Amino acid sequence: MVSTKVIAAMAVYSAVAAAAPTAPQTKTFSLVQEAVPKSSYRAPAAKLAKALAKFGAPIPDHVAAAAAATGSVSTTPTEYDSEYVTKVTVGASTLNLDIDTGSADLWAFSSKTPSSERSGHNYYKPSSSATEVSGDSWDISYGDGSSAKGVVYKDKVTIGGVSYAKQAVEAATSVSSEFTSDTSIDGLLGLAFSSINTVSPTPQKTFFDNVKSSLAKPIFVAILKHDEAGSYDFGFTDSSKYTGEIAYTDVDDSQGFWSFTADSYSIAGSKSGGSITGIADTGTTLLLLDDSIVDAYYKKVNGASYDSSQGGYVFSCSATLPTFAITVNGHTATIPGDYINYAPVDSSGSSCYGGIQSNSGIGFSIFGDVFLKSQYVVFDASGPQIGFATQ
Ligand SMILES: Cc1noc(C)c1CN(C)Cc1cc2n(n1)CCN(c1cc(N)ncn1)C2
Repeated sequence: MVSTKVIAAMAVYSAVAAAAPTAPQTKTFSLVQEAVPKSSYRAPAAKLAKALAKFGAPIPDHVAAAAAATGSVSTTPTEYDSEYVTKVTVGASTLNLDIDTGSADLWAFSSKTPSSERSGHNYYKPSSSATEVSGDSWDISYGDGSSAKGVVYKDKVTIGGVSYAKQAVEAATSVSSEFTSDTSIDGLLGLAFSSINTVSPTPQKTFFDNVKSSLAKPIFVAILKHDEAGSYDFGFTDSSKYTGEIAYTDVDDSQGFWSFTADSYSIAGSKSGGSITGIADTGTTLLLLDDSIVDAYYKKVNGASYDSSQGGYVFSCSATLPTFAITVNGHTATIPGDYINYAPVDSSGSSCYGGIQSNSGIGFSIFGDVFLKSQYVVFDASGPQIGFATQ
């Protein structure tokens, strides 16, 4: 049984919640508008190594190592795959963070969070080597109405063996009740583009922006799975983790998100429509699409109906749901129907909430975990571009 609120509304950096009393706990997404320059990318250490090799000069070990950093860390879904928890070392603390490609702040419960608000959580204690970024503060709101704010330190952060010594760590001085009650996570690690980082007056860089020049390739890969551990990999692709070929398409980072356009979509294997533009968002639980597509999908589900008390489409938990697929540059990315039978709305287990729901008319789609966990997803700073392969 999945408790409490469903969040059907997205926000433009303000808390908007079409909250309903009993449907599954899911996350929508926060929208912050910023421009970001196009980036094409070659790692400096890799450039130096290549130049030295070109003239037959020996490549010092520290140059070779810096040019070739890679790392991998396990990520584990909470109940109903509602979010994915990843262990990250922040200073001297090991925290359970939600790695979120839909936002760009690394924030955590901290020694500055009132103890009443951080009960049940691990929290960040600025290490002796940490330095406070004086005068800077942050304040973030998400689509489900959750929020947090605080102050900023620079400290060492390590994910899967990849480290950055002076990462901006946003220490919470206050968090909303949704985060206090969600003891699965101790904060978020944003991997959207740094242009939407909320630190003021000096926006800070994401962990990926900081380490990409030291990685063997300027990429990270999300391998999220249904009801089992997956991984986030940094700096490399692993052909044992996907089948077929990776299909890449351009990313429009002008709004700070990993935004891409799928060429077409199909419901139950029948080509149903044209292009879909949306963002790849590991921090959103569901797949949120234009109403016309959502309506067309649930027309194929016997007994499905829109339940305003749940804020979305529901159906009998015994229903067999059709697949939903998009095509990207010749690759067909198919979500199995049972991923779209998301979760029971209450303990009776008779009515279930759909994994495809409305994007509330924000003008683009949100490819959240219901979609991403069917794919091997490469987030590539060179371009930038995004790649998909079948897991
Ligand atoms: C409990 C629980 N379990 O699964 C979830 C989710 C919860 C809710 N709970 C309060 C936890 C929570 C709420 C949010 N998060 N985590 C992550 C950041 N949020 C995002 C990010 C983003 N890219 N897009 C939309 N929101 C909102």
